[in-house]
Amino acid sequence: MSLFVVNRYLGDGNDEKCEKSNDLNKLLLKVEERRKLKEENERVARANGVNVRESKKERHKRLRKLRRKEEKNQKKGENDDNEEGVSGEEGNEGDKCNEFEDQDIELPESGQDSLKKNEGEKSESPGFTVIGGHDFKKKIEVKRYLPDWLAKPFRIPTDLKNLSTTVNDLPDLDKTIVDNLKKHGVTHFFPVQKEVIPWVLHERQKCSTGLKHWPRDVCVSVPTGSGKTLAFVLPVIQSLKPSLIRRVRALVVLPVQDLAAQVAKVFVQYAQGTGLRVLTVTGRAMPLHTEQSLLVRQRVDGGFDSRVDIVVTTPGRLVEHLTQTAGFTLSHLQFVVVDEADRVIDNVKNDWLYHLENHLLAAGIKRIPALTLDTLNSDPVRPQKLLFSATMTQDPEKLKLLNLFQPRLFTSSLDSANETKNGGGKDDNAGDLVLPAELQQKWLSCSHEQLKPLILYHVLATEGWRGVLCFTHYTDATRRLARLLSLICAACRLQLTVDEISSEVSFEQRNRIVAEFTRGDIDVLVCSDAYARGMDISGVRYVILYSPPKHLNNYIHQVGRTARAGVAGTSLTLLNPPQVKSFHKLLKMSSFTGKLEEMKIDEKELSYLEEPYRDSLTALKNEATDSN
Ligand SMILES: Nc1ncnc2c1ncn2[C@@H]1O[C@H](COP(=O)(O)OP(=O)(O)OP(=O)(O)O)[C@@H](O)[C@H]1O
Repeated sequence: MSLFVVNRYLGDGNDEKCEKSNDLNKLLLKVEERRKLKEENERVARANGVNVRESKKERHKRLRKLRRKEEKNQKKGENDDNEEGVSGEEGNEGDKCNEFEDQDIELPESGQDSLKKNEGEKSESPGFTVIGGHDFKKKIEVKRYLPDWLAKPFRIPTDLKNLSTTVNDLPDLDKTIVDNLKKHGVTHFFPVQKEVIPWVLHERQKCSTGLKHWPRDVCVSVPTGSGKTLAFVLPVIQSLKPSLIRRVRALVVLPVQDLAAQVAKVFVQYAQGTGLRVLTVTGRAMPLHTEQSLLVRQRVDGGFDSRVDIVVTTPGRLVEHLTQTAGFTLSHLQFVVVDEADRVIDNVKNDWLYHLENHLLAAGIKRIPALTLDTLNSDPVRPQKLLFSATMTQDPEKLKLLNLFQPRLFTSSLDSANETKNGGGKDDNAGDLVLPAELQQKWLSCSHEQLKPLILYHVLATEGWRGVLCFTHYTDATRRLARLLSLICAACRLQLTVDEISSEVSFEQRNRIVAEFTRGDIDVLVCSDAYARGMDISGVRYVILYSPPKHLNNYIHQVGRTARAGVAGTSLTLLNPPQVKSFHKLLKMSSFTGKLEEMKIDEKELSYLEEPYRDSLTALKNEATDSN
């Protein structure tokens, strides 16, 4: 705390005296008085062993010491003596208060009391008044406050079973789209679709009226498997449909190629009959020059025409096209959709946001200028940004990167302003992350890491689990575990088909494996973390996390591969004893309605697997040696 000593007006009584003397003389006198007082105070301070030039740190140290001494004395109950002592000190400190005028020196409470007293008594040093409080109470921690749009979101229910809105109930929805929905077996809208689709359509309608209107951006954070994809696919298709000229009007960005392919497929399904063309440019299926020829066509006059309306891409490939594809322009963009937005924002590898913003800037679309009538009239309508994720970031700094315009948050989080539970930044998500209501979560403690393959086999064999997705952290571990499990099954004569899916498996193979799994031809699919996000594989009834999740977000996306679209699912996390506590701590940061159940296995029961396990390990070793 700082002590401020200021020269203050003395009042009318003094004025009378002052009137008699010359103003300048009076001032000089005062300055001289002040100097003398200061010298005297410094002398007294030195005599008391106080270093007037002490550093802040030293000062704090000294004050702490004094305070502790004071407290000690009080505890001892030397009331009378102490009072004298303290008042004695007060006297000293009171003196010190003057001694340190013009210096930023702090005083202990006792000294401050004295100061306050002095102040009340109109101060012993005339013409100087001490202002400002001086207490040593612990300061109240300043809470982080969220911007209004994050703190006051629109709540989306998580119940996917009791649906009341049929596909015919949204009056703004085009008949072609409604027909497509029915064709794909969608009869009712999920809550997120029911709220977001009309909201986005309404914003677009405002743009199409004669009045200038910039559509507000949208952030959606609802659980995995709750139908986010249709919540952006349908309004985008509906809004783009009436255009006669083909231009890239929607850009959809996803973090990985497989997800982009999955989302593009949904766009194609629901754009049927609308005349809209969708193109996936991820570099997975075609080389760059083929993608370029599918994106733009050069006219005879040298200009370029777009061949597509909707581009689905990954950040890296987008930058390649922005920088290398002649005639590829986003100047007519109406939508920028970012699915798995928190992950895409983190993807700084290609600085895609920077390139996109620069491209838009070159097309005259400024990064949110000040909203005035002038800018509204002169600036082109900005593309509306739609951000989706089950684990949407709440970090305003990160969201700022996206230059959102008056965003609206739709979330299932119970309390987005409740940061204390999330540790105020441990995870930068909006409030409590929500897991699907139909998810049953289990965990199992294995005494040794080496026992995990046996426990995995034992669970599959005894519980009869099929339709299992088993996550490992690394591609190597994926391959090894899939092979080891197959060998143990063979050695134990258990009819169980195991396969693996990772980035090392080719795209065509991945498609084949997923199709076989969906058909039920593969019982257990061992995957790397890369498949945790967004992948919608039907038939996943169980998710096993072979290793505990590193972050809550990872956990949410991994277990979220089951219990989708209102269908029940179970997750099981294998842990070592030291990991149990941290796992529970991690889960406390999310809010799931179901209970967490411990699955118990008597490890002595696993003795029947000793021999098959040993044989399988030997076979695995031999296979590895042969392949080398
Ligand atoms: N209204 C609906 N009625 C029936 N099924 C639906 C409906 N909407 C979506 N689905 C189905 O629900 C499943 C999950 O949808 P989707 O992939 O969009 O979820 P998501 O919220 O994007 O999940 P994630 O966060 O994991 O990406 C899909 O198989 C989809 O076809």
